[in-house]
Amino acid sequence: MNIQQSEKYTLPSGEEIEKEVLLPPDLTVLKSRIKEVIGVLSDFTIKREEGRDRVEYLEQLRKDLCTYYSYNDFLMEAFMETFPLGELIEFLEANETPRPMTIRTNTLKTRRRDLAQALINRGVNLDPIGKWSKVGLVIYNSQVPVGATPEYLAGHYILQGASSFLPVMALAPQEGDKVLDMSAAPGGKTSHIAALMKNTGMLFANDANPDRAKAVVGNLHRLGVTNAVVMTYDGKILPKMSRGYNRVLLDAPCSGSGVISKDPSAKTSKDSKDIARCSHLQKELILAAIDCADEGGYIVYSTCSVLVQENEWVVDYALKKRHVKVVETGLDFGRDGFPRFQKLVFHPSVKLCKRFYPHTHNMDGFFVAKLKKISNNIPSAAPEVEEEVAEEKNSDDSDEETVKSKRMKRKKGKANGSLNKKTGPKITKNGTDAKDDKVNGVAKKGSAIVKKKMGKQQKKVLNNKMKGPKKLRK
Ligand SMILES: C[S@@+](CC[C@H](N)C(=O)[O-])C[C@H]1O[C@@H](n2cnc3c(N)ncnc32)[C@H](O)[C@@H]1O
Repeated sequence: MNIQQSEKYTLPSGEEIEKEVLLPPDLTVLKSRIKEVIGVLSDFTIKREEGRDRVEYLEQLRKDLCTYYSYNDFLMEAFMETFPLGELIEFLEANETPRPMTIRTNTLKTRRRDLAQALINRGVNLDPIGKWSKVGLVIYNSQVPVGATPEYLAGHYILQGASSFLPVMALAPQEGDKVLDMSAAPGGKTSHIAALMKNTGMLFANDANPDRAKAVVGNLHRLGVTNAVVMTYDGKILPKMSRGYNRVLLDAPCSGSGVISKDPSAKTSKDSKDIARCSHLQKELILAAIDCADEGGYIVYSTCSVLVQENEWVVDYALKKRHVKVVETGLDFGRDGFPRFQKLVFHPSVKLCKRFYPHTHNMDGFFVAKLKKISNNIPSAAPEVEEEVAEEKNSDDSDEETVKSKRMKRKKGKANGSLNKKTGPKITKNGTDAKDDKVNGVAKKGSAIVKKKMGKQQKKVLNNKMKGPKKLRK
């Protein structure tokens, strides 16, 4: 045993790898090499081969994991950055098996006990989903198709992944509330919200995709929801149409990196540009969601992605752009959000966000953040706010690395006396601010830096910001 533990592992030579590439992958060889390399990386000084560095082992591991589990390099690297190596394998393995089938009782029409009994009578083998939900049931097996029973057709339940319960539980809608579900299709969470509101108040279910919105209408009819209006607007323009919501749910469009067992195409179809595009849209939508909420209202932001760029980073961005704070989700399980990720440091309160994983919670990978809106005032921001958004928008022709490196350069620039950047997360090596050219964190209107750095549109935005929100100006 002692001899084995201290044995050094020899990485395959370039020649061996070249030969291997020509042959169909030998999964047994790959699996054992993955295990060996993780073993070396976990005790590197003792087990590494003389003259080899960590990067070489990591590179070999990434290649082997990509081949073994059929991922592209980008997504595998993103997961390797997100999870410690031991946990990474558990996550990848969990992505290979489907999550249990779960249903949510529609309390507008029945009680869980009655529903369970009716389904048991039809030959469905089920159990309550867990202590954390009073309405969920897990289906082990069934003699009848669960999506076509008379109870299903009568709207007594909806097929819904366990993780989809969580954002609505965090939102905690109350009877009589005015609630917005900003991206609602096909309406699983909308109908849950309606049930918690007991069909009172006003529920606005929006989705930018009119075809998908049809499914919302169908589901709401079947489930007997009568307090909802279905709309098909781009979420970004909603604040211009109606505000003052007590609660807003933004179950954002995302990369789906948490639901790979359901849609394995994400393993190879996503690249850095897709993630940058998602992150950009999510940032725009989260600001719109906050703007729609009333002062003192709540906003829940959720994704079925495990990537920081679509989660903590988006929340951190919202904290800098609007007067909101992160509050407890009220969910008593799940992992804490990441206040730090690689070189990035987010607002410490992002720790209150919750992460859910297939390998630890046996549900789809999910992220839930709950924000409380403090005031309608929009914090003044440095012109680089717009610059960053523009950068990410233009990331079609520059990959994420370029965006990151631009950000790093700006941070370095900061140390040389350029503008203080208010939007991106802090990067651990901090520079000093050019305070002389700023008023309340905003560069003085006529300052040379502003003139040099801003385009026409940015100047207009800044001028308006300096004047205050339109309403106040009037
Ligand atoms: C994760 S799905 C929502 C799932 C839904 N909340 C549920 O529980 O059934 C994201 C939705 O966002 C919609 N979407 C994408 N871009 C949007 C935008 N700009 N405004 C509003 N909805 C958008 C998509 O059509 C998609 O239906």
